Amino acid sequence: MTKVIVAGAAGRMGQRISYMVTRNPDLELAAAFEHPDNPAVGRDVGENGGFGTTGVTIEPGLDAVIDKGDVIIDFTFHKATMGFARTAAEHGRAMVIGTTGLSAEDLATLRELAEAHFPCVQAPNMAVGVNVLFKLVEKAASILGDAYDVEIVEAHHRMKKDAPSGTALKLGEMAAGALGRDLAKVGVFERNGIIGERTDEEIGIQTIRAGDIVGEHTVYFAGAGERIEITHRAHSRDNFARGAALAAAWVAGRPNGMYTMFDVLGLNEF
Ligand SMILES: NC(=O)C1=CN([C@@H]2O[C@H](COP(=O)(O)OP(=O)(O)OC[C@H]3O[C@@H](n4cnc5c(N)ncnc54)[C@H](OP(=O)(O)O)[C@@H]3O)[C@@H](O)[C@H]2O)C=CC1
Ligand SMILES: O=C(O)C1=N[C@H](C(=O)O)C[C@H](O)C1
Repeated sequence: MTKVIVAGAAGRMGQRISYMVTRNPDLELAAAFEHPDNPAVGRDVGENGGFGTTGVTIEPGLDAVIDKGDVIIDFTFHKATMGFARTAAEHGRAMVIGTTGLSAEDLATLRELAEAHFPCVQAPNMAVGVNVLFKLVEKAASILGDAYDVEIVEAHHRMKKDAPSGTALKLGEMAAGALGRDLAKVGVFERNGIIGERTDEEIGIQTIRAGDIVGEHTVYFAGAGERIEITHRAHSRDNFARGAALAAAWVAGRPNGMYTMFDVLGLNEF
C-alpha cells in the first residue's frame, strides 16, 4: 500500500485528490498539508472537503508530514512546487506534480532533482481523455501538415491564475512537434490591432477566463474550404484527481527520473 501526502489539500484539486486517494485500493491517505496561513489547517481533510471524517488532519506545511508518506501529490502553485521538490529530493520521496505555470527553468531544475533523487510524474493534465487528445492532435497535425492552420482555444474558471493553461501549451507543443516547428518561436498568444495577415507557421493559443468553467480545450485545423475541431470538455475535477491517484500508485518504487501520464496510461506506443 502506497502512503500518499496531499499538498494544498484544501484547494479545489487538493480536496478531490484527497477523496480519490481514499477511493483507490492501492493507496492510503497518510497525510495532508496546506500553506501555514490557510484557515483549513487543523481541520480533518475529509470534513473540510465534504466527504466525511478521514482521521487525517490538514497540517501546516510539508516539513510537518514528510516522514508520513512515500509519494507527494502536488497541485498547488508553481513557486510552492519547486520548494516541495527540493524537500522530496532531500528525503527521497516520489512526486506526482499537476501544478501548471512552471517555467522552462523550473522544469529543468525539476528534471535534475528527479534524475538524481526521486521518481516524478509531471503532467499539465491528468485526465485520460486529455492525454488521448494530445495523441490525436499530434496525429492530426502530422497527417494534415503545413496546409492547415493550427489554432487552440482554452476556457477556464475565473479563479485560475496562469494563462494559457498548461494543457493548451502542451497541445501546442504536440502540434508543433509533429509539424517540425518550435512552439517557443511560432506560438502567438495575443492578437490586437492591425496585425497583418496570419503566417503559415504560427500556432495561435487564446484564453477565455469566465465563471466556473472547469476546463475546455479546442484545437482547430483549418484549411481551404474546411476545418476540423477537436474538443475536450471536463465536466468536473474528478477526472484530473483520479488520474493523479493512478499516477501515485504507479510511480511508487520506480527508478528516479521524470515520467508523464503517457507512461502511467501506456500511451507512448500510440
Ligand atoms: N494536471 C492537472 O490535471 C490539473 C492541474 N491543475 C493545476 O493545479 C494547480 C492548483 O489548481 P487549483 O486546485 O484549482 O488551485 P487552488 O488555488 O484551489 O488550490 C491550490 C492550493 O494550494 C495551496 N498552496 C499554495 N501554496 C502552498 C504552499 N506553499 N504550501 C501548501 N499549500 C499551498 C493553496 O493555499 P492558499 O490558498 O492558502 O495559498 C490552495 O489551497 C494549478 O496550477 C492548476 O493549473 C488543475 C487541475 C488539473
Ligand atoms: O487550473 C485549472 O483548473 C486547470 N488547469 C490545468 C491546466 O492549466 O492545463 C488543467 C485543467 O484544464 C484545469
